[in-house]
Amino acid sequence: MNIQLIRNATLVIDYAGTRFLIDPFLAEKGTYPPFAGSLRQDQNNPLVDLPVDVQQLAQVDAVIVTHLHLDHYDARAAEVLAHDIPMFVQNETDAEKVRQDGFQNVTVLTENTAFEGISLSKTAGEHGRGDILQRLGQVCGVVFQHPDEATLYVAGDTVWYDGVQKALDTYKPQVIVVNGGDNQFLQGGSLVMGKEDIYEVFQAAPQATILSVHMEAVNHWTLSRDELRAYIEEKGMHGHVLVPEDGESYEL
Ligand SMILES: O=c1ccn([C@@H]2O[C@H](COP(=O)(O)O)[C@@H](O)[C@H]2O)c(=O)[nH]1
Repeated sequence: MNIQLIRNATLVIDYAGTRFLIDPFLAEKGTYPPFAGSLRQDQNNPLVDLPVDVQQLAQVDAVIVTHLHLDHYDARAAEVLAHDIPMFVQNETDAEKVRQDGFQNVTVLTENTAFEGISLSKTAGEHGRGDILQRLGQVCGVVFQHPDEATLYVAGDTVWYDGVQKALDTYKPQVIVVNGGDNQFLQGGSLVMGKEDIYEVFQAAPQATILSVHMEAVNHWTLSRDELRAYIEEKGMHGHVLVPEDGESYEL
């Protein structure tokens, strides 16, 4: 497989001969106001440019949208992507919304979805802890499986909790993508994984290669790539946890 971080949680994944675009957040740098009630109220989102031409990102076989927060699916994505492209979403509510944007080939992921011979299994996620969970809403992850490939788990916008442990126990992925920017509002704690969550993933799946994405691209991030890299050294995770720059890709 080849995994390219585009920006934020947007990935291009070549898996068993099929090219997937994950969580398309395709606006130009600075298009949207900052998320209210969080750091960097002087900086518009996205904080950085796409590292590739947006038209190139439309050249995929399928799109997976883990949830409909703006920084995972935006108006620019709805404009740029072909409306007949196969699109996978977490539930019927999200399916209805993307259909209203014009997408005609929308499938709700289950634990047994198949596409081009690839098994796609929806996994659970928790977009924060405690009271804030209600506000942030439902999210999912997805596990990719194929006889010719290592198993890949894209965890989505989730913190470490027993649902992630369950996904690791069930699917035993060799490659794991976590959203690791420790995004937060001023109150309510982590919305996605921070460095301690990533350490939990590493301890639960010590043989896996873990990629941390969703970093430094939206105003409410609190964990920088440099801080995570230092923590990786400190905790002996070197070589196990990768921290890609935007545009960087890995053959795994
Ligand atoms: O009250 C709310 C509820 C949701 N949001 C959205 O939260 C996400 C946070 O970003 P993540 O990448 O999911 O961590 C963001 O897209 C907002 O649209 C909010 O801001 N306020």
